[in-house]
Amino acid sequence: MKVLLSGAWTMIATAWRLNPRKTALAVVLVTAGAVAAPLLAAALGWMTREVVAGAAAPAVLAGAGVAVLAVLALVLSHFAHLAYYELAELAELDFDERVIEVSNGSAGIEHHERAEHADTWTVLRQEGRRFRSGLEALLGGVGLVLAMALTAVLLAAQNPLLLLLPAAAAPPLLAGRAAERVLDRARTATAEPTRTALNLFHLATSARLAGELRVSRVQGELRARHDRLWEEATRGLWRAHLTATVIRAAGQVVFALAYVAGVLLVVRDAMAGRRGVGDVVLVVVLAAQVNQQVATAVTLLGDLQRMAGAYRRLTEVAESVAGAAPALPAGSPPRRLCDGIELSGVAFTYPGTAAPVLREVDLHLPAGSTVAIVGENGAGKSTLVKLLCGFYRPSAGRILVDGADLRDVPVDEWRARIAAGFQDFVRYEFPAQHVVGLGDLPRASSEPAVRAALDRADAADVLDDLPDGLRTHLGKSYADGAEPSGGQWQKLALGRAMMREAPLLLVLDEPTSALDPEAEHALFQRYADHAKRVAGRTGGVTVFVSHRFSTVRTADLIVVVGDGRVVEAGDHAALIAAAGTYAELFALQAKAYS
Ligand SMILES: Nc1ncnc2c1ncn2[C@@H]1O[C@H](COP(=O)(O)OP(=O)(O)OP(=O)(O)O)[C@@H](O)[C@H]1O
Repeated sequence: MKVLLSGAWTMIATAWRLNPRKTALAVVLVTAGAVAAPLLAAALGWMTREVVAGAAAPAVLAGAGVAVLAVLALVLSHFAHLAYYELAELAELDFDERVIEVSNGSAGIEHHERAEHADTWTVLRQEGRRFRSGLEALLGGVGLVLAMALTAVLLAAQNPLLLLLPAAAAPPLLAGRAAERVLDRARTATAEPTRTALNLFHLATSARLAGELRVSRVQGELRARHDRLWEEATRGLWRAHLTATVIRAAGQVVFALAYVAGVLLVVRDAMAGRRGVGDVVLVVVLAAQVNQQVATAVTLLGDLQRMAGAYRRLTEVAESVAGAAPALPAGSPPRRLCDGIELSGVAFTYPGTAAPVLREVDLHLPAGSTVAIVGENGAGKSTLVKLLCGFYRPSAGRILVDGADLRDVPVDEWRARIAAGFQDFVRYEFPAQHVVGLGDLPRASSEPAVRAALDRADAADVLDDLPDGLRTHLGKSYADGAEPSGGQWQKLALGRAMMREAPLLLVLDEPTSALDPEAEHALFQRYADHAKRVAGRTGGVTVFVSHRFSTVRTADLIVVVGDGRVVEAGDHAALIAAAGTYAELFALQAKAYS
C-alpha cells in the first residue's frame, strides 16, 4: 500500500511539475466524466418516475438531463485523454531522464557491472514505456473514487443494505493487487532469460555481426537458443498469468453474488409496493455501474501498481548508487606530475565476488613515461586500468598521485585530468566533428582542436573518406549518414581520446585492436613523441594495454601482469636480459612474425 501511495504521489507530483495547467484540466475532465455516470443513473430513475406518474413537463426535463449526462459521460473521457496524452509523453521523457541520471549517477561503474542489478535495469528499461497507462490509471482512479462515493450515496438513499454492494468491491480489489504481485514476481524471475533472449535477438539481427554469424553458421543455433529462452520466460509468465486470472476471478465472483443479492432486494421492495419502477431502474443501472467501476478499478490498480513498482525500483537503484558514492574529498589533483603515479600494496576484488583479481601490486609509473601493460587474457590488465581511472577503489593498498592518495581527490576532478581510449569504445552517431570533439566537451565544436587531436591519433586520413569532412554525419541513424569501417571508427575514438592535450594520465586499453600492427606502431610512435613533448609541461603518464610486442617494446616501462600480480617490470632491454616471461612471450611473437 505504501509503495502504491508513494508511486501514485510521485506520478501526480511529476505531472504537476511538468504542466500544472494540463494536470488540473485532466483531473477536472476525468472527474466530471466519471461522476456523470452515476448522475445519469439518478436522472434515468427520475425520468422513469415522471413518465410512470404521467407528468409530461418534468419527464421532458429529466429526459434532457439524461441526454446531457449521457453525452458528458461518453465524451469527456476523450477530451481528458487529449490532456493527459501530452502529460504522459512528458512524464515518460522525465522517467527516461531519471533512469539515465541514475545510470550515470555514480562516479564508478559498479552498479552496471553487478549481476544483482541487471534484472532491475532490464525491468526499468521496459517499464518506462508504460508510464502512460500508469498516469491514465491514476487520473482514472481519482475519478473512479468520486464516482464510487456518489454511487454509494445514491444506493444508501435507496436502502442502506445496498451499501454492501460497494463494500463487496473490496475482495476483487484485493484479489487484483495479489494477482499483480504474482505477475511482478514472475516478471523479475523471468528477467534473466528475457534479457539473454533480447541479447541473442540483437546478435542475430545486427548488421555488424551478420558476417561472422554466417561464416560460423550459428544462425540456427542462436535462433534455437533464443526460442528456448523465450519459451522459458513465457512459460514462467504464463503460469503467473494463470494464477493471477484465478485470483482475480475469485474476487469477481464475490462481487457478482453481492450484485445479484442487491438487485433482488430492490425488486422485492418494489413487489411489496415500497418502491416504484424508477427506483428499480436507478438501482439496476447503479449496480451495473458498480460492477463496471470495480472491473475498471482492478485494471487501474494493476497499472498503478506496476508503475509504482517501477518507481520503487528506480528509487532503490538510485539510493544504492548514491550510497555507493563516497563523500566528496576536498583535495584536487596536482597541476603537473613531478614524481608520477605510485601503486602501493594494491589489491582488488570485484564487489559481489570472492576471489581477488589483483594482489599486492606495487608499481611506480614515473612522471612523463610511457608504460605498457602486458599479460595473458584475464590477468587483470583492464582491472588495473579501471582502478587508475577511478571506476573502482582498491580493496586494499593505495594509489598515490605525486604522493597524494587518489581517494582524497574528487573523482570528477581526476577524470577532468585524464584521457582514455578503450577497446569497447562508443560509436556516437553524430557529425564527425562531435564524434571526436566530445573527448573534451568545452572544445567539442573547435575544428582546429579536433584536427590536432586526429593528427595526434594518426587518424586524419579517416576524413579523406568522409564526403563532407568533419561535418559528415556518421552511422546509420541518419539516412545520409556515412558508415566508417571498424578500424576507422576506432581511429576516430582514438582521436577523441587525444582531445585533451595535456592529461596527467592517458590510458589506452587495447584501443588499437582493429588497426593493423604497422598502423598501431606508427600511432604509438607519433603519440609517444607528442607525450614526450608535453611531459615536460605536465609530467603526464601514458599507460597502454596491448598484446602487440612491436609496440610494447617502445615503452619506457613494461609491466607484465600474471594472475593478478606484477610478475616483471622494466624496459625492453632489461626484461629481455632477465630472460623471464616477457622475453619468452616476445620471442614467441617475433617468431610468429618472422
Ligand atoms: N565486472 C567484473 N565482475 C567480476 N569479475 C570481473 C569483472 N571484470 C573482470 N572480472 C574478472 O577479473 C579478471 C581480470 O579481468 P581483466 O578484464 O582485468 O583481464 P585482462 O587482463 O584485461 O584480460 P584481457 O586481456 O582478456 O582483456 C578476470 O578473471 C575476469 O573474469
